[in-house]
Amino acid sequence: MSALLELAGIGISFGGLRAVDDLSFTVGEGQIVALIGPNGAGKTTVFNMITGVYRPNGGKILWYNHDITGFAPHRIARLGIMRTFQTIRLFSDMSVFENVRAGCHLRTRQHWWQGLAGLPSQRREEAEIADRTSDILKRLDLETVADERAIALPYGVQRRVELARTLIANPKLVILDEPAAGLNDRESAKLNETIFGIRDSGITVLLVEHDMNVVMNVTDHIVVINFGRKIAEGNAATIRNNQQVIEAYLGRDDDETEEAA
Ligand SMILES: Nc1ncnc2c1ncn2[C@@H]1O[C@H](COP(=O)(O)OP(=O)(O)OP(=O)(O)O)[C@@H](O)[C@H]1O
Repeated sequence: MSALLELAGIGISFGGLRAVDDLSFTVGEGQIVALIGPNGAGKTTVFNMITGVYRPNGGKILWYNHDITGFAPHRIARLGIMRTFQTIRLFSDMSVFENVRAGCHLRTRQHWWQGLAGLPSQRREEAEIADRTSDILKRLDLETVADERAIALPYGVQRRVELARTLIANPKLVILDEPAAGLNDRESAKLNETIFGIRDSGITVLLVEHDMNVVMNVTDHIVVINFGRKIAEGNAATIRNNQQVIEAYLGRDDDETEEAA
């Protein structure tokens, strides 16, 4: 397994708060990796450093062994690192098909003047994009709602539309920010299949997720952070039985500990 993304001792401070400190982990090509931790542990901050929103003030971020620390967000996206968001950001007056097709803009080869001229190369590219859009809608089980207004659909479906819009840009790594948030049990079970499907199509997955059903059932590797520092990493079985992880999630009950002593 070769390393696609490597975080090597990254850290960042906000004022006096060390939000992430000396964090290292690797995401291998073709893996599904989860970054978990209690509220405020620093997970979103790690995402923001990987995607170029924040610049780490310590350590390095490597992509295929090349240093990409401090690259601007658009450069990171062009490398093939893309993310989804917890909050839905669909175009309100567009259909599902149009919303997903809009995700192609990052990878089109067109110049604006070719679009105006209506050149054959532009028509070919439009047809190619329409095919790709249909294909991704099929893969995410959105075919039947392709022509419906995206924001009129149930929440779980809207989240799949967002995912489709991210995947159509052909990322090498997709970063999913709490993909199960707000989903019902049936939708969350379907999400597991969707994540496996993404990986099977050749895209590596890094996710932040609180839903342990998703984390424990789909991931190859789990990294646990608390107060910005890594406290454990390993597969689901290792993490489930790790005492530090259990304490971080449940909170140590000092009264009980004293009584037991
Ligand atoms: N822009 C910022 N300015 C100041 N403090 C920040 C900023 N962003 C994050 N923090 C702080 O950094 C710490 C980590 O926050 P972060 O949002 O990364 O945690 P999280 O693990 O994603 O939490 P949650 O699971 O609740 O989303 C918190 O103490 C937070 O208040």
